[in-house]
Amino acid sequence: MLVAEVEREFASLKIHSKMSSTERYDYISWVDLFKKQEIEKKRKKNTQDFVMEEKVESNPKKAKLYMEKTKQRVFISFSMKKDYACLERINRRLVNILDGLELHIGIFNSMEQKKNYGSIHTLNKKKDVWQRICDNTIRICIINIYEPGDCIPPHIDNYNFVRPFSTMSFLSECNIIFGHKLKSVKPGEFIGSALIPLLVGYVLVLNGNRVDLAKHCIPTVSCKRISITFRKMDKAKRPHNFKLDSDLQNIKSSDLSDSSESYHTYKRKHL
Ligand SMILES: O=C(O)CCC(=O)C(=O)O
Ligand SMILES: [Fe+2]
Repeated sequence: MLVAEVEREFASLKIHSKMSSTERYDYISWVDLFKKQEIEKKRKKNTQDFVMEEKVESNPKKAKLYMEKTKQRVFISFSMKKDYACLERINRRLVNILDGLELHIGIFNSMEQKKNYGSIHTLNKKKDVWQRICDNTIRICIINIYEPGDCIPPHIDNYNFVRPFSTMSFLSECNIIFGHKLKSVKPGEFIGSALIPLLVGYVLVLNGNRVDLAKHCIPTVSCKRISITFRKMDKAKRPHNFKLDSDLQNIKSSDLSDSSESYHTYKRKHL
């Protein structure tokens, strides 16, 4: 039944391809989908499907498991894309510079996208989902606040950060451009081999060796945008006498994700 539901979602997604990308995102959020499923279930009150689901859900433990499995299936079925390919010749070899890249969508529902960006506590509530994505890589959290006109020039993230790392997009959409060689055409405008739109609520996971071969950049944004990047620092590369930030000492450990050791925020402007 669930597979059919997902297929139906896909089908309607095609019909809705004229929607703006943000609307399309809202449409496929799994959180919204669950709400829809609940309504649907109530509507089908007398059907066999409903009776079967009721039986499962009347046992709280099984209900939780069922919900988890549902989430996982919905999540895997249409909330992740990872077969990116963009070939570039590097040192005479053809290399897929996007190998290992994953794009996760539908983690935040429309309300959460609008209201809750930037709160580590909110993200904690999503622990079950985003820990799967970030694979416990959350040690350092960087919040980039882009004002209109801001950009991030081509770079490879510092090698002291363990791969994979991930970045979440909030407030407005933008593009991320990848390429072994990225050309700057004018301030804030770049040409590369691959462009991926980052819509609100998307989580991009950068992984694999290729992330170290290809640079990435965010061209000038036209609207305010916030991205949150989660990374883990290689223990061996921590600065000598590394200590946890003093402002973190007073935060109850239950307020932080269990994998958070250091949490640091800064505002990058006018690069
Ligand atoms: O804003 C983003 O989505 C990416 C930011 C980025 O590449 C970085 O902080 O290194
Ligand atoms: Fe980066």
